[in-house]
Amino acid sequence: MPRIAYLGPQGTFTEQAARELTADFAAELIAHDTVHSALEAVRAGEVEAAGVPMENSVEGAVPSTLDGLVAGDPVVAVAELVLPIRFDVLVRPGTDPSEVTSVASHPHALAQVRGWLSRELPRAQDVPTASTATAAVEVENGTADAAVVAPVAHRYHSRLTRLASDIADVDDAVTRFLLVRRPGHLPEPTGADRTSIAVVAHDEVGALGEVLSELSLRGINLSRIESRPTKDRLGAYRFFLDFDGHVADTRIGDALTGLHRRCSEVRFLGSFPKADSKPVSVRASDSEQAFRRSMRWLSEVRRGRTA
Ligand SMILES: O=C(O)C(=O)C[C@]1(C(=O)O)C=C[C@@H](O)C=C1
Repeated sequence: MPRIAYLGPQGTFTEQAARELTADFAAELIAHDTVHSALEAVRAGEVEAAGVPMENSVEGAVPSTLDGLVAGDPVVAVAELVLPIRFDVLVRPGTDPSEVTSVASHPHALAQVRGWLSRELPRAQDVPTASTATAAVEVENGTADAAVVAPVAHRYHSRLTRLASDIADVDDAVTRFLLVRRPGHLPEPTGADRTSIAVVAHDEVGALGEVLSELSLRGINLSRIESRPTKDRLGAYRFFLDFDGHVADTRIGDALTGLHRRCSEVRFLGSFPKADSKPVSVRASDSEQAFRRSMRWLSEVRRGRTA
């Protein structure tokens, strides 16, 4: 049975995502304390894949995932899932809300209930934890008074009681999760795919503009751009790009070879079906047929058969 690592312990949103992402086959889910450790288990071959949080509609990208994807041997995403996000708040039995002076959770979770916390637990200081479920453990251990958790967490921490249920400052908040593996297996193109890459542009005028032009010239829709320090020196950044299409599509392949020529580093981070399954629209001049026709024309020209 394939082993699948996830950001744990049990009761995280990522655990739910990992279950749904592996729903088609029997899998053994293995909790890891950090995203870094889950991705290292993939790289080391200890597990087949890892479920990791990627970005939240309120708080943005998960920096530990961006950094983990490019730190070490290549790994690629093979599937994505979007989950609605609402929280419960757990406390030790008998806790009076007015006595809560510390509230633990993943920084993304705390950010998504900031308004609720300032209204309901105004004295509480943040205690950032590696995941929402770790926060519940901290409350059990007495190192924090309250934990902002996924609603399923209570199942694993039934000694705690719910101070609040189903809270969220933004009603329709969602988080996107990825299933990440070692390279070697590319999902088939479906016509509704996303490709993810990370690039380091040369340090010269207009370099980022040229990176984006490689996509726009070929009618490729960019859905996300994010930067993270390369960690080599101040001012050096790596750009994480998501765009519509599959690496098997000619326009995507063409853009990637352009980027490979222009950038000091290009990491392919996967092509996989989009969670929304919305077919990618491609203008006629960038269709597979248009690329094939133009390649045929070029080879005729090169053979001296056409002017
Ligand atoms: O801590 C968890 O439960 C997670 O799965 C991580 C995470 C995140 O990284 O954003 C996932 C979804 C929520 O937005 C809050 C926390």
